[in-house]
Amino acid sequence: MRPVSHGTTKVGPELADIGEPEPKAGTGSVPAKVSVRNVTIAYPMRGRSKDFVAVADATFDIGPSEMVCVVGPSGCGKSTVLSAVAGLVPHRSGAVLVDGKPVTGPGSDRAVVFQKASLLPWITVEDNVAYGLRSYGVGKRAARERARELLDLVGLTAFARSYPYQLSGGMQQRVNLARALAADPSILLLDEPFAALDAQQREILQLELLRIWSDTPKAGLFITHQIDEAVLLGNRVVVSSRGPASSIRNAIEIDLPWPRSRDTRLEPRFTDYVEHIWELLSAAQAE
Ligand SMILES: Nc1ncnc2c1ncn2[C@@H]1O[C@H](COP(=O)(O)OP(=O)(O)OP(=O)(O)O)[C@@H](O)[C@H]1O
Repeated sequence: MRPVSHGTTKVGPELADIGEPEPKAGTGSVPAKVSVRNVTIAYPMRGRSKDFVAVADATFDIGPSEMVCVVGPSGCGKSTVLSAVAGLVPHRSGAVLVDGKPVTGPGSDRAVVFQKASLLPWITVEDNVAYGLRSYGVGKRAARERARELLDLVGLTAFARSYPYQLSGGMQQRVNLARALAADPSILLLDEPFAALDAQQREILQLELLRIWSDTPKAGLFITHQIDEAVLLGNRVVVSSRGPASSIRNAIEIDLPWPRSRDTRLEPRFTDYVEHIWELLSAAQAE
């Protein structure tokens, strides 16, 4: 996807020329679902008169069924930006818009998945997924039915009556994903959701996420430290500059075919993208 932000890069003419580009979010034909426009976010510092500027002048868009992955040096403000889109952290200037309206706080249109599953240990897997729906006023039976559908979607039907401690880390994170999808959000915000998993579980969940995305496309923001994960899952990969006062350094369209699968990793262009983003990240670290 072609971003409206500055710093857009192509991965060489041989990659840029492949395929007819799709309509781009935020460029007129497809309105952006999420717009982050010149956003600056600062945290107050105890005992100091000046705030700490974590993110400065960040700009990018996310289309209605587009996944944007963010990579960047540790502490550059990736989670801060995601929290601002979630409505959990206020921004000092600029605009965070969903469907063109300013974000003023959390909402059921946006679900967040964090690195740790944080399930309620004293209720079953099914009840964990139904819990959020019940809090939105959905009746017990309807919430249960929806929870079962979602557990089916993430391949955990057989574990509906299990308790979280009886599941592996990867399975717990699948429950977490099902829980996030329960309210049928149009935007999914994923903050290093697979970082705590081993390599095999991570890959299984990446493929699961691709499958879920093709069944029920959404706007997604995915924070990761893994470049290959970003290239596999993203329509676009945004590279942040080093903090403090970090901004968007580059935005790279990932012009690999959909649907993506394990085989996507075998494409020579996949490796080219990974290499290119690696170089950009190295440059960002060195700045
Ligand atoms: N609540 C807070 N109060 C003060 N400073 C904060 C707060 N949250 C984050 N920061 C600071 O803001 C900067 C950005 O943090 P953030 O967690 O967004 O970075 P990140 O890129 O997600 O990091 P990592 O890749 O290590 O997870 C860091 O310097 C961090 O110390």
